[in-house]
Amino acid sequence: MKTGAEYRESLRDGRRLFLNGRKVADLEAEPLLAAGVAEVAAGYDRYHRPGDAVGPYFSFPTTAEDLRSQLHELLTWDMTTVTTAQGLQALLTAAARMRADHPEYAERIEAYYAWCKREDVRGVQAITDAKGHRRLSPSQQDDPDLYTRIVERRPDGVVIRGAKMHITAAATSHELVVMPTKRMKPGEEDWAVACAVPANAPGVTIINTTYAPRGGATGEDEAYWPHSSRHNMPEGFIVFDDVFVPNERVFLAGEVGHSATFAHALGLWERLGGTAHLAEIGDILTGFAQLIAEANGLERVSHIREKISEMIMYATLVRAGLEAAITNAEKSPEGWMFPSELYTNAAKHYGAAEFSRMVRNLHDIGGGAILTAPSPDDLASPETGDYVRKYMRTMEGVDAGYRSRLFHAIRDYTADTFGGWQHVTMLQSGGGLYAQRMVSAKHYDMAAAKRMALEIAGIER
Ligand SMILES: Cc1cc2nc3c(=O)[nH]c(=O)nc-3n(C[C@H](O)[C@H](O)[C@H](O)COP(=O)(O)OP(=O)(O)OC[C@H]3O[C@@H](n4cnc5c(N)ncnc54)[C@H](O)[C@@H]3O)c2cc1C
Repeated sequence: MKTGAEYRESLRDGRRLFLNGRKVADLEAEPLLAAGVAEVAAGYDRYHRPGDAVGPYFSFPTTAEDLRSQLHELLTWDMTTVTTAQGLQALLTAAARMRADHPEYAERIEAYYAWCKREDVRGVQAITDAKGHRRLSPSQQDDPDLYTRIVERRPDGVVIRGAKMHITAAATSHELVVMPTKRMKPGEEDWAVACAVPANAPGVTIINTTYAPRGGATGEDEAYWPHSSRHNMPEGFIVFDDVFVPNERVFLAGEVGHSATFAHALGLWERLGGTAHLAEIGDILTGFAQLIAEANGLERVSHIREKISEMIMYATLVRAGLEAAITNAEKSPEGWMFPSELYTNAAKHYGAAEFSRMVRNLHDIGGGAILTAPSPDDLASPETGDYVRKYMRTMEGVDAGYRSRLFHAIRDYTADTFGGWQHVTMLQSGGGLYAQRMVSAKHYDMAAAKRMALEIAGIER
C-alpha cells in the first residue's frame, strides 16, 4: 500500500493539467487544488499497512452486512477514493454481465482490478461525453468526436479521441476509467469503447474546475469556510487527443450489444453511494435547521416546527430507501452483493428531487444572516468586535461567536461555492432525475400493481 507521501510523489508524473487558463506544473503548489491532494494523502495514511494489505475501498461486498458497513465507511472517504471504489465495482459488475459473451474482456477487467489493488492506485469514472446536440446520436453529430470514439485500431491496441466532462477527481487520480455514456446502435461500433488510461498518458489533457473556497490554503480564516476549506476535490474536463490504449487495458471495442452494460453498472453503484450521502446530508440539514431555530429563539413557533418536521421526514425516508436497497440486495453468480436497483434508484430520485426544498426550508428558518453574518475577523477586531458581540447575540447562552459560526457553516454548506456545487451535484450526479425514473420504472412490479387494481375494481381478466 502507498503512504500519503508516496501518493503525493506519484502525482508528479508529467500529467498535463490546467486551471483557469493556466498550466498547473505542481498540484500541491496550486492553492485551489492543494487541499484535495492533502485530503487524499491523509486517506492513504489512514489505511496504510505494511506488506500485502489492501484498502477496504477495493473490497466487493459479499453479504448485505458487508454492503451496509462499506457504505458507512464510504461516508468517511475523500471523493477520489469514493470514485475509485465505485468505478472498480462498476467494472467488475460489467465483467460479470459480459463474461458469457466476451470472456476475454471479463478477464482483462479482473486483471486490471487486481493491478489497481496491488498498486493501490486511485481512479475516476469517466463516462459523461460532451454529447453535442442532445437529440442526435453519436453518428449523427456534426463532429464525430463529441462522443469519445476509437479513431484507429492497431494489432496491439486502439487509439481514442474525445472528451469526458465533469469528471470528479481526475487531477488527483492515477487512472481514468473510460466507459460509453449510453447504448450505441449498430453502425456506432467506434463509439462503443471502454478502457483504462493513465492520467499522464500522452494526449491526455485535464482542465480543472473547483469549488475550493477562498479560505484554507489561500489565507482566509477557515472558520469562515468550515466544510469546504478541508473537503474539496476538482472536477476534470478530460480531453483524449488520440491516446493509445494497449489491448490489456481495452474492455470494450465495438461490441454495441454491451455498450450500455457499463453505464447501467456504474449507475447502480454511483446512485447507491449518492443515496448514502443524501441520507447523511438530510440529517445535517435538519441539525442545522434545529440549531439555528434554537439560536434565534424560534424552535417552538408552529411554522418553523412544521418545516423541521418536513426535514425529519425527508432524512428518515431517504435513509429508509437506502436501507431497503441494502436489505433487498441480491447475490450475483460470483457471490457479490448487488443492491436493489428499484430501491436504489427510487431513493436516490426522492433524495435528489426534494433536496432543494430542504435547503429552502433551512434558508427560510435561518434568515438573511446566513449570507451576511460578520466574519471571524470582524469579531476579533478591536474596532468592530464589540458591535458584533452586542448585535449578533440573541439571548443568554447564545453569543455572537457561536451564532455567527453557525451562519458561516450554513452558508458554506448550502449557499456559497460548495453549497452551489452540492445543489447541482445532488441533481445531476449518477445521471440526473430522468435516468433514475427510467430505471425505477423498469424494475417496478407493474404486473402486481395492475393485479391489485383489478382486484379492487372487481374485474377479472
Ligand atoms: C459536480 C459533478 C460531478 C460529476 N462527476 C461525474 C463523474 O465523476 N463522472 C462522470 O462520468 N460524470 C460526472 N458528472 C456528470 C453527470 O453524470 C451529468 O452531469 C449528468 O449525467 C447530466 O449530463 P449533462 O451534464 O451532459 O446534461 P444533459 O445531458 O445536457 O442533461 C440536461 C437535461 O437535459 C435532458 N436531456 C439530455 N438529453 C436528452 C434527450 N436526448 N432527450 C430528452 N432529454 C434530454 C436531461 O434529462 C436533463 O434533464 C458529474 C456532474 C456534476 C455536476
